[in-house]
Amino acid sequence: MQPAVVTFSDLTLSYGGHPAVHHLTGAVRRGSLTAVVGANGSGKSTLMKGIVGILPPMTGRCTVQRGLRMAYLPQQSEVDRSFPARVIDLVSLGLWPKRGLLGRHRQDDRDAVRQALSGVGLDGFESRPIDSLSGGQMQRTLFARVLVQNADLILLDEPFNAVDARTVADLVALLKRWQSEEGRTVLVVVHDLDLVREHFPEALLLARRPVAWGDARDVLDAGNLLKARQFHEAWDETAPWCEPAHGHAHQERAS
Ligand SMILES: Nc1ncnc2c1ncn2[C@@H]1O[C@H](COP(=O)(O)OP(=O)(O)OP(=O)(O)O)[C@@H](O)[C@H]1O
Repeated sequence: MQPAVVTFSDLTLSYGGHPAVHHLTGAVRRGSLTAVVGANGSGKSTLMKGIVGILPPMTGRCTVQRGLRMAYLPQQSEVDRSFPARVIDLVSLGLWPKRGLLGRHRQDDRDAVRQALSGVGLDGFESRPIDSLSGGQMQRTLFARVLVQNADLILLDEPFNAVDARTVADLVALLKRWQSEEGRTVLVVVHDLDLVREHFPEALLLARRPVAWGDARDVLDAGNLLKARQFHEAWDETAPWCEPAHGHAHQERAS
């Protein structure tokens, strides 16, 4: 079994004392490709923020392997596209951990950016202002930035929203290559369950609490989806804390 790159130990993440993900236990193994699924408000983005460290645990722990290079792509709605930048500037930001914010880019950096743009089908887009891109082109640009980051762990939050089928197919192929050929660990928030069944080996189904985690097709069976809906509908948005008797849904990953 591959070693864990991220380990959750009874992790609860909250906003102002209201838990959004609770009692998550399990591990993300090196080289895995996992879809994080669940209804709106089920805690998917919150979990991503917990792994990145933007949101500290309320209780429990989220442990990321020391020295791991991480790339995080938030939902597109959180990316400011009005910022006056060109495609090349946005992609070059991915070099920041390597060169520093004001470091000079070398020829091999410029080659890496050009190659990344080519890899996402955006040859020749270097000088385009980002506010002139379509939604799909913007998402390809953000994937190019992830490419130059050369990360060990890649976290993508709803990368397929509002992009057409061709772009989805290209981006799915890219992330499968990251995982299967390059051995990276990839965690993706996805809404399209058919896409998950077809392309993702593993899935984590959330309804604030973990409902199931393991082989994607097993996780997305009718019983688990029903359970997720029931948990979700029973959720009290204003509850300050969970009842330990009901909320202690520890979930070990099936491997
Ligand atoms: N910054 C915040 N402050 C307070 N509550 C928040 C904040 N961000 C999210 N929440 C709440 O936490 C819960 C989980 O939100 P989260 O964004 O993680 O869900 P999600 O599964 O990613 O949903 P979606 O599919 O709609 O993106 C929701 O009830 C949401 O309203």
